[in-house]
Amino acid sequence: MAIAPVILSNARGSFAWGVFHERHPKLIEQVLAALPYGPTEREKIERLLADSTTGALEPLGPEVHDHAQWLEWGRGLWGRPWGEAPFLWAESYFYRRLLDATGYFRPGAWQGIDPFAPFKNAELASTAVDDELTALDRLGTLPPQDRAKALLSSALWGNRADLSFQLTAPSDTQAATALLADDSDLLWTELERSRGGQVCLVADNAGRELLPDLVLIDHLLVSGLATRVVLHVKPQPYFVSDATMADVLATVARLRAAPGAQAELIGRRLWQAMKSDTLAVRTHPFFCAPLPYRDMPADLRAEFSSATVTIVKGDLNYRRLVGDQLWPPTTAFATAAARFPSPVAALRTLKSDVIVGLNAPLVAELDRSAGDWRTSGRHAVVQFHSPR
Ligand SMILES: O=P(O)(O)OC[C@@]1(O)O[C@H](CO)[C@@H](O)[C@@H]1O
Repeated sequence: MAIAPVILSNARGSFAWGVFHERHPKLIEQVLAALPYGPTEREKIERLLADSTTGALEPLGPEVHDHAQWLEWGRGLWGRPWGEAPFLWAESYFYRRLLDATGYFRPGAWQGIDPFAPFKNAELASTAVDDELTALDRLGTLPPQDRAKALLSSALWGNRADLSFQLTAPSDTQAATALLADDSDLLWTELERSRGGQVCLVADNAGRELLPDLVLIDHLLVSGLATRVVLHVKPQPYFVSDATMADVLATVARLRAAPGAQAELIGRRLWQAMKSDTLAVRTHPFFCAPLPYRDMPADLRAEFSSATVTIVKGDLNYRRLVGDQLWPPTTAFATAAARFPSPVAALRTLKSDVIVGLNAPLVAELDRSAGDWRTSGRHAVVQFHSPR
C-alpha cells in the first residue's frame, strides 16, 4: 500500500489550517470568558495562541512531569513552525500547552481545574439532555433488536454534538444524511459470536455523546453480550469536550437523578457495575499522546488484545486508528486499521479530512454534491474489522 501523506496544518485554507487559525482563537476567547483566570494564566494562554499560529514549537519546561516524554515525542520538531508538525501532533500539543498555561498541573489554586468544565457542565445540564433521557422510556417499549439498533445509532450520532466542532460548524449540520458505510451488522454478529467476553469502549466526548455511550454499555452488560466493559477515557482535559473520569461520574449522576424511569434504572445499574468492576474505567496516558494507535504501548495493546470487540468513538479516535493521513477514500478500512489488536468498530461522524472504506461511485457523488462532506459532520460511518 502506498504511504498516504501525513496531514499538516500549514496549508492556508485547509481544514487543519482553519483549526489553528479560526477555531482555536474562538476557543481561547470562550475559555477566557468562562473562567476568571488571573493575569499570569491569561498572559500564558494568549501567548500560546500567538505561538501556535505564528511562532515556533518550544518544549515544555523541565519542571513538568511529562517534560521528557514530550521532548521525545517532539524530536525533530522543536524550533520549527507549528504548521510543519503533523496536524494530530500539533493539536495534541496545543491542548497539553493549554493545560500548562492554565496551571492545571501546577501546585496552586488552578491545579486540577478543567478549563472546559463550564462548557461540559452546561451541556449536561441542558434541556436537550432532558429530552434524550425522557426518550429512553420510549426505547424500552421497542423489540430488542430495534432497541439495540437505536442505541448504537444514538452512540454514533452523539458524536456530532461535540463542543469543539460546534465552534465553527455551519448551522445546517442538523440535516444529517445516511451512513456512508454501515458495518453495524458485522459488529452485532461479532458481539453475538463472542458473547460473554470483555468489550472495550474508547470514549470521545462527554455530555451528549458519553450519555448514549453509557446507555449502550448498559445494554451490552444487561443483554449478556459483554460480561465486563472497559471504558477508556482521557486522563486529563483534552480537545475541549473529551470525557474524563469526572465527566463519567457527572453523567452517571445525571442518569441516576433523571426523571424518566428507564434513565434512572440505567444510572443505578451503571453505578452498581462500577462498584462490582463489571464496568471498569481506565485513563491510560496514551489517550492524550500525539500518536496513532499503531504506536500504542505494550500494556494498552495487551488490554485491547483481550477484548472480544473494541468500539472506538469519534473523529479523533478515527484519525488515530487509521492514521491522520490523506488516504484515498477507497482504501479498505481493514487495511488502514489492520494493526489494531482486537476486532474493532469505529463509530464516527466525519469532522476532518481523513476517510477510508468508501466505494468509488459514492466518493464521486459526494465530491460532486458538497465540497465539505469530509468535515461538515453531516455524514457518518460505522466500520468494522476483525484481525481474528
Ligand atoms: O473526536 P471528535 O470529538 O469527534 O472530533 C474532534 C474534532 O472536531 O476536533 C478537531 C478539531 O479541533 C478535529 O480534527 C476533529 O474533527
